[in-house]
Amino acid sequence: MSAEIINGKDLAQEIRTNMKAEVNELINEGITPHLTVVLVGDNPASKSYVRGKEKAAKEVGISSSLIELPSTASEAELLDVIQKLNGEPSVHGILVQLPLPNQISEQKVIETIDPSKDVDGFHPVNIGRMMIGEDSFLPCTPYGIITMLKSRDIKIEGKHAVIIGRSNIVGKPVGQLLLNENATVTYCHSRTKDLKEHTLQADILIAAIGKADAITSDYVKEGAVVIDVGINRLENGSLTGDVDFDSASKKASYITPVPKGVGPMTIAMLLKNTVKAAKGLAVVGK
Ligand SMILES: Nc1nc2c(c(=O)[nH]1)N[C@@H](CN(C=O)c1ccc(C(=O)N[C@@H](CCC(=O)O)C(=O)O)cc1)CN2
Repeated sequence: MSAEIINGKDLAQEIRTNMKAEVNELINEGITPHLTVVLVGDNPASKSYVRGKEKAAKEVGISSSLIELPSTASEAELLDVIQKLNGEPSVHGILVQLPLPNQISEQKVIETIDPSKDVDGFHPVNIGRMMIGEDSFLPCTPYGIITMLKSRDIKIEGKHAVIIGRSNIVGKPVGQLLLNENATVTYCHSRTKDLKEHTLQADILIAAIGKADAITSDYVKEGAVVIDVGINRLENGSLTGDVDFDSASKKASYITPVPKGVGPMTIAMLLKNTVKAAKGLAVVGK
């Protein structure tokens, strides 16, 4: 079998194109959706992702602003910035780019963002609502993955989804979203014994471990849908996922590439969440 590629770059472009009319309608009603991104430090990858977010927002008509703090900024300084943004009515969405410098607690920062402006979907209120199947902002990468599966009418209900990785921003929430869609979900992680024993049972395999090309065809069941969340920069400067694309695509039915897979979908879903925030459809605050 040679897998069909789910191109996230093309799908994200389609989503942005379709969003323009919705954003225009809001603007005509006097509401210009506004996203404020906070960037702490000068991590080149983070800077590039933030630029990507600003560019994508502009393309669909969402206005955005960037607040930059030095890598030496204290937690108190950052929390103060967030509190001011929480109280600013013209700001609909607040996003603090991760990772943060060591002196700042990511969790404290996430919990300081007003849940109704938490367009990353990381606040415990949004995570909790997602868990019980209530309307909420969904974390962008997991939301992007579900959107990719649905774009190809890939059946989730009754399927066995195996997640490799248990981060708060990808692994755990994507498992929960798949469970909400009636999949049977297995989480694997660094302490899992005999990883292959689990992955070989997966109808849907999600790799989010941060190890370049670790998941070869040996880990993939014939006909499985393989979603690669990894973004690993090799020494030669090229980008690769957690999945060994060439070998895995010989067994998979569908596969996502890196680049042009899940990454661009993360940004498209951020725009969707920002529009939702501007419409005031978000969960009510703390
Ligand atoms: N506050 C947040 N921080 C981080 C998140 C997040 O969702 N919210 N996710 C990641 C980084 N990220 C978005 O912020 C992100 C990563 C990658 C891409 C992307 O489109 N990648 C391209 C390749 C780009 C390249 O060449 O480097 C691709 O996969 O095709 C978008 C967003 C961590 N931080």
